[in-house]
Amino acid sequence: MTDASDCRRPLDYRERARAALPAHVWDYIEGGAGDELTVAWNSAAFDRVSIVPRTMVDVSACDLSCELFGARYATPLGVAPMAYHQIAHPEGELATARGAGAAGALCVVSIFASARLEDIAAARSGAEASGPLWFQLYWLRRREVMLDLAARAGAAGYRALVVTADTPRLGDRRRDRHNGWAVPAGVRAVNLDAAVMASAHRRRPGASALAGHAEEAFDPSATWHDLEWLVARAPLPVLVKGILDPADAQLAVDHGAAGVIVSNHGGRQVDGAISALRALPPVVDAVAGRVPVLLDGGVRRGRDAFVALALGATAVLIGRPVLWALAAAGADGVAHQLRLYRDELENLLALAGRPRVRELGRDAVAHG
Ligand SMILES: Cc1cc2nc3c(=O)[nH]c(=O)nc-3n(C[C@H](O)[C@H](O)[C@H](O)COP(=O)(O)O)c2cc1C
Ligand SMILES: CCCCC(=O)C(=O)O
Repeated sequence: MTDASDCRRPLDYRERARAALPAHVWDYIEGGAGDELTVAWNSAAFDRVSIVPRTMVDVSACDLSCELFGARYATPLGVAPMAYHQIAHPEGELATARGAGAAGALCVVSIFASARLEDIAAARSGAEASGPLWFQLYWLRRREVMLDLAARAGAAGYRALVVTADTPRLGDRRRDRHNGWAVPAGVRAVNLDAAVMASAHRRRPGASALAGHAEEAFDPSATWHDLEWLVARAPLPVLVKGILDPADAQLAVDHGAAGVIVSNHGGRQVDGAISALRALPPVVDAVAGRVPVLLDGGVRRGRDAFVALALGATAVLIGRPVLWALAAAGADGVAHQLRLYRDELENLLALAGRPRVRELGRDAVAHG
């Protein structure tokens, strides 16, 4: 464990986490598909965009709030859905939810969470911890399980569902194959049937047990009609995660999506896929304000969030850096990490003479 105050910027948590975690867990979290080209491109894309500051603007108060589905969210920052937080810290998602809540940030809970979704909601609604929770689904062959989880999430106070569209099968995670990665026996996706999850724990040399599990459990035949099916039965708005092509954004909205998340799964699916940031503006244009557009992938500084918001994202999600902070310092680390992002974003809004997140536009950035 680490003293969170030693970390001055989000990236500082990276080495703390690496030191705290077994190598095969680190590789699962940090790795991507293939040669990890897209992992690198996701964050590099932000470095190619400049900020254009305005001057002589009253920045005595900055407003970081954004609006999603008729509600005001305190910050445009959130935690991306990630499986099995207990591999990073024994308190797992309960700690993540408490930390995100303390920072006023949205938390998207994975279908493979290692805590019951109801318990995560309860951890979140403690005295200090509040703020929105969303729940993420994969396209399972057993559709009735998706509906059951959607109903449970609605009953537990989650505010939206996210259905991940970029995983008809798992990307080729070479580090996991090399390590013969399997989910450790003590860490369970407790919202799903233990019998269904058994294959995720079955170690085989030279293979990823998760890839085998995905092949067994995920439905590779899902299309836009299935989205209509889900939207018609879900008690909550449904966002589609994993959109990179503007035509797909259009189709998602046409088939009932309440929002889209521009994402290449943190470079873990298609190696060489377009970076999330580069994909964002055409998607924003195609959606034309009909639904919110979010982004994840490579957001490593408050500045990166500023750039994505300026290019049309309503909010941004943060993946690996949250798990780094969780591994290094539990709930306090997650809260601190999200505050580092928030404070950097707030400072930049003031310095760049653009005090309101909701008014950030493309004029705030330049390419190159
Ligand atoms: C360890 C790990 C587990 C993940 N599990 C899921 C998941 O269960 N569902 C999902 O939709 N995306 C999952 N993702 C993808 C993230 O939601 C997100 O798209 C990605 O991590 C964002 O990129 P970043 O890590 O560069 O911030 C996972 C990513 C990581 C690193
Ligand atoms: C079987 C899916 C595992 C979680 C995931 O999406 C990931 O590792 O990227």
